[in-house]
Amino acid sequence: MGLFDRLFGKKKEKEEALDPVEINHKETVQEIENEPAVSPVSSADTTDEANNIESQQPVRFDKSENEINADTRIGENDEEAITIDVDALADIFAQSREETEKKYENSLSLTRNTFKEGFNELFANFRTVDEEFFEELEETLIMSDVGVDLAMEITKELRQEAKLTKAKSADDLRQLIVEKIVDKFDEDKLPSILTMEDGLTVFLFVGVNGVGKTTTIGKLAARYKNQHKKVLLAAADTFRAGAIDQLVEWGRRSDVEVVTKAAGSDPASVVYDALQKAKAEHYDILMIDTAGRLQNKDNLMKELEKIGKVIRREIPDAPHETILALDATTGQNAIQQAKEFSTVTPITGIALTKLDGSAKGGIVLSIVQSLRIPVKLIGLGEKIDDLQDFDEEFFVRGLFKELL
Ligand SMILES: Nc1nc2c(ncn2[C@@H]2O[C@H](COP(=O)(O)OP(=O)(O)OP(=O)(O)O)[C@@H](O)[C@H]2O)c(=O)[nH]1
Repeated sequence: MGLFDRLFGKKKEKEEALDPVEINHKETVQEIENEPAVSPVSSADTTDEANNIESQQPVRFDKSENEINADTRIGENDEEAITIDVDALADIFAQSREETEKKYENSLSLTRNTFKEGFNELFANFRTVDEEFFEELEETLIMSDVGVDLAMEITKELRQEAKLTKAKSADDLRQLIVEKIVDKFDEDKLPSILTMEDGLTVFLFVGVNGVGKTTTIGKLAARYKNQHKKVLLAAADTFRAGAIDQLVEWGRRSDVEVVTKAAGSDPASVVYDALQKAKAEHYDILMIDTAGRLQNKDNLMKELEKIGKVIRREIPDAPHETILALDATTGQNAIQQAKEFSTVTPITGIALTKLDGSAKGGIVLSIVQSLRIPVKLIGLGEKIDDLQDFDEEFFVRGLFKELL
């Protein structure tokens, strides 16, 4: 079933897709002895999940009964058997999912209005589906920041679809258009989960000044710290003393260490020191902040090349993620930045910040469709817990729910 059907389809289908799996009441290890073990959890892990629910990856509710049973397995023998109230655990997860969805919904209200106003205008004078209608539709989509390429592609495909010209009412048309946008978004899914290695994981953050790189690193540091990972930050934006101080402040807030050198030092040498420390002291994750002087592309390219070389010399398959931070309030300008940064260094994911204050969240569609770069993180506010993994279902529902 496609994304649109899952989210906005017939009521029955919707219920089927959204209902959490039925979980059987209190289970004991004895009852599941013959089930295959997937990942044993300790009672401490279970408590962590409850306490740090904000920092979890999106919870899967489509687990099979076997998986759920296996998740409740505590030890290899009966003596270690303890009872877990899986109902209570499922409630906590469901609550957390609901809270996350609410956050998306609130943060996307300005963008939702952009779409709503555009569509209201389009249909205010609607009489018939003719060439003028398609031209206006294309313009509406462009104004909603989905990008010129995607707007043209969607309009072109809709022109060729007979069912659009057969649609009787504005409501039918609206539904078909949203369906097309969501289908496009759903095509060739891109991986949106951040990579995590067994040993040291290295994330490199790039992006122009003020887009929210440092804030995103700080929020992520808090998340991983909550998950009991050993986190190290490297202040490789040595261009501005203020940038170093800011990362140090985030390190203090998240209670993680930051490797720094004086402003003006070679950024690659900060990275080298951080890698030595991370390896020697067995850190789980190292996140590197860089200066994003796109206006001086040659220097930026040289700087990132040098940093990349230093990283690869120490850990050949790193950086495991190169995250480009983009400010959602800048709309098409952010797309331009993504294009330019892609020519400087390969980008594995985007952290789209400030969605909460943006009416231009439609750029997510453009980033994913036109640039083929996955959005992996979204910033929904300035606070330490205002960072979410990108969830396309929450996003699409938050964007279009009032249009249908
Ligand atoms: N509302 C909102 N504000 C954000 C978000 N992310 C970052 N900000 C704010 O954006 C401003 C700039 O963020 P920084 O993290 O300093 O940006 P930067 O890219 O590191 O900038 P430089 O250090 O100058 O390179 C700060 O005031 C942040 O609080 C977000 O998701 N929502």
